[in-house]
Amino acid sequence: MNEYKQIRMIKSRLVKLGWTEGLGSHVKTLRFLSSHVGQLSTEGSEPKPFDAIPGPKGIHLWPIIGSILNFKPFTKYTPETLHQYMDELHEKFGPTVRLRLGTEAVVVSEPKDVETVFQNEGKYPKRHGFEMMSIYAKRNNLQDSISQLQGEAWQSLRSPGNRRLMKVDSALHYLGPQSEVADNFVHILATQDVSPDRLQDLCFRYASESIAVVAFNGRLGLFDANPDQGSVDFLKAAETTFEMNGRALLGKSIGHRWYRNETYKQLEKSYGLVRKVALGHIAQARESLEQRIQAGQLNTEEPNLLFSLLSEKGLSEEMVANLMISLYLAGTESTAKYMQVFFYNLAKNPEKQNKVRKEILDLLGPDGRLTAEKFLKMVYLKAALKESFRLISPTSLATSRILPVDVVLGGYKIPAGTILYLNCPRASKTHFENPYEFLPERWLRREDSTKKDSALHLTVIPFGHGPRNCLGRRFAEQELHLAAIKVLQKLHIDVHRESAFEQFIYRPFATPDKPIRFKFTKID
Ligand code: HEM
Repeated sequence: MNEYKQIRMIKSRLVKLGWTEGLGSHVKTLRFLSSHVGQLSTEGSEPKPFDAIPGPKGIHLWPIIGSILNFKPFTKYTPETLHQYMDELHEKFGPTVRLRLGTEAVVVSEPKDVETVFQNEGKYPKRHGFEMMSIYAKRNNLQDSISQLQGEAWQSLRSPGNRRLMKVDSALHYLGPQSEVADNFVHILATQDVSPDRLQDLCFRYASESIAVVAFNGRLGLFDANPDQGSVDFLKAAETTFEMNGRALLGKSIGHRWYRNETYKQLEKSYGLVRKVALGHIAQARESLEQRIQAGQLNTEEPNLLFSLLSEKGLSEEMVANLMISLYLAGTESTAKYMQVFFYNLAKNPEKQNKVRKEILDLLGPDGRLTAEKFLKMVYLKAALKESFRLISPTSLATSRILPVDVVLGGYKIPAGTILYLNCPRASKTHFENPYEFLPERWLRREDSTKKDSALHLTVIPFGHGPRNCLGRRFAEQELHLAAIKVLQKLHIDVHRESAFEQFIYRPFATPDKPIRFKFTKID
């Protein structure tokens, strides 16, 4: 009897012995067993071999060429429309597909498989990340950024980050300064005629200012009448850094591995600038902290991420800078772009928008100050954002894992080390009722099936899942909630007719394929 059969037999004996109810307490044993042999199959048959996984075959799996063949002119897709290509492959081959995307990979869309991946990710989860950032770090003799670090080195940066950023109230400490940023943003929308391009730019400024109060202890002046050119360039450089990484991730740039090709040169320039400016802000914040300490003016209890990290034993200045730069980089484009998606869903669903507004006005009135207590009561707003994430995912295939053990997914044997992309955006359309409707209520209903079915719950994971999930999640959500609160308190969001059927593409975050023409009008 092979090991796999043995494990299945152990499981079925446990069930026969009446352990089904209490299996929760024996999960560790099962996980231990499964981590040595792979997922325990619930099907009766042997798993099929890796080579049997369906997908584009032959030359399509060859290095380099295989990746190129996925996109125009060989197909009608580009990396920006990868989600549509994944839909086509799903239709053709089913929920488990093997293909070459930069490197050979398997894409899974079944909730149970997504669950299996997370159950087997191990102590130091590994994702297929921005390889170009690691190459940059190596060539410049720098520590990898937190999103690239692996194993214990990752854990030693992630743990102090978790303690300060991932607690339920971590972002609430910054509600005050982030509300001021939201006020500045809404003031412009309420008083100026804002073009679609300008709105995009304002969203970037909003996200950038919001994260700067956390990472650099201060504002960047991007909403000033004459914004500092250095801050504008900083923001642009963060955007370019993301774009170049996105190209490499999807196999659009390969040469950077061996020489400084055009994509790499652009990354070098933009990321070099991001680092330089960020290090300047950190040095400035640190100096002001030292002055306050000497003058006895620092309240050690105040929310002050930088101070608290700099005071932590075992974290070098380079590590603190690494974390802050990552927060700024990861926290700008992502949130800026998703603000527009959220506004779009609210604009396209005026009845739901009015429900969100009613909740806000009932708690705050038209001019009331936002407190943490009132913010926590805004449950419909939070359901609306979650539903927005389900309907239009912020990323196409951002959650990936490379597992330390063999597993069985979709009935196929997957060897340890395979790159696995979790196609949750597809699953969140296939497994919900009325999947193309914007229904925040589905997240409020007690009987909602997702609350019972943990696997289905894993289909809407805009921030990933598990110990390696998004470190800025609490801040991203707070910033998106705040933007909506402040806008809806004063304005009605609508879209002009030409933006009524907007398509979203991925660069690498969800981006309208042409700038959306929003209409913001004062509410009576
Ligand atoms: C709408 C906004 C955002 C989205 C959709 C988003 C999404 C994600 C996703 C999908 C991951 C990978 C998770 C995984 O593999 O399980 C991630 C990682 C990460 N995100 Fe976010 N994010 C957002 C905003 C932010 C913000 C505001 C920050 C910083 C304050 C941030 C910092 C990070 C960092 C540092 C990582 C890497 C974590 C690690 O490797 O340990 N993100 N994000």
